[in-house]
Amino acid sequence: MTARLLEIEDLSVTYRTGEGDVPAVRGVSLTVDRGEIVGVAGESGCGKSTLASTVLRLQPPSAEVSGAVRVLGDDVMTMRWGDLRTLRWAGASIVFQGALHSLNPVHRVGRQIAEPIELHEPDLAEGEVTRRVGDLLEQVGLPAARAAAYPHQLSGGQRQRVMIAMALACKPDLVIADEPTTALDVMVQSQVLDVLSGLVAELGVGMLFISHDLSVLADLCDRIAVMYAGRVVELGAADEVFTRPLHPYAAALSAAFPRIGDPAARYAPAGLGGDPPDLRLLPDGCPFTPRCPRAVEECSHAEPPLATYDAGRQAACIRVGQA
Ligand SMILES: Nc1ncnc2c1ncn2[C@@H]1O[C@H](COP(=O)(O)OP(=O)(O)OP(=O)(O)O)[C@@H](O)[C@H]1O
Repeated sequence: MTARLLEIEDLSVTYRTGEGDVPAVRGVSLTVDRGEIVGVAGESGCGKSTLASTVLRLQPPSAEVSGAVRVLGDDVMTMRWGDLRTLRWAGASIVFQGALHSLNPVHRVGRQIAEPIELHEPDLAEGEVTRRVGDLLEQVGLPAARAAAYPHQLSGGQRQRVMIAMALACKPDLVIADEPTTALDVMVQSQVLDVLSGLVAELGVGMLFISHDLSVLADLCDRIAVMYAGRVVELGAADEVFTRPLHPYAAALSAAFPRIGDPAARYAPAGLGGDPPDLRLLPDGCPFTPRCPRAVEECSHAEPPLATYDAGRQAACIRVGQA
């Protein structure tokens, strides 16, 4: 079995729009190994969803892509359509935010979980498919009998569990989760996160987990990449990034979000005014400069590269290590 499930190498994704080019992802490199959960953090608009969808070549046609994405060693960008179809679900699958909108309201949830199984394993007997659906529901902590329910008969947390069961239906090696718990209340969110981390340990899959909430990632992940304006600005072991952030943006995210269970959870980075920059008008220097509490004049000269520090930690900031 290959240990390296996902390898993203110098990936850039630019949306061509009537109002100009939007460089949503800029030179991102990231890996996920078997049994590993890698988190991607950042505010809205930092490029997290674009990264997630491009990994399975689900980006819209207006997006121009350069760089490489390899899943289980196969290059996703140059792969033939037939191979890509097999890869989606069976090699790697995605759990999106907002299960209510992703599930079809007129079909029972068991039917919806069965669909990808039947598509990828057409020779499987009907009884086998039903058994697999029941097993999947139990794996995510729901009784097998819930297969007969329609989406509106389930709570938000139960629907999100169904989405996870669907993502696991074809036994993928890699699961990409894009804000899968954001719409849920704090208690249910932590239950669903427990299910996800239990499954990674039990099934030995790898996971790329996207969230704006660094505290969620700190609890769940082995490593965290923090994105700002389309780039990874910090990468390292999850607890290190959360408790001892190097980049001022990672520090603001980490101070903003109390750990799970704290009812005072807020959703704005601490001490930061303003918003992420308009990607069509990126400055020459570090794009975080206008919001950065540690910025000096030199920061606006050039965008700093991602440099490596102790214990393999990486950060893109000239102020790291300076008083
Ligand atoms: N189809 C598209 N066409 C043009 N621009 C887009 C498109 N999709 C996203 N963008 C832009 O790309 C940038 C990155 O968006 P993306 O959704 O990847 O960020 P995000 O960090 O996932 O934010 P969110 O959490 O809000 O989804 C944003 O500026 C967004 O407006």
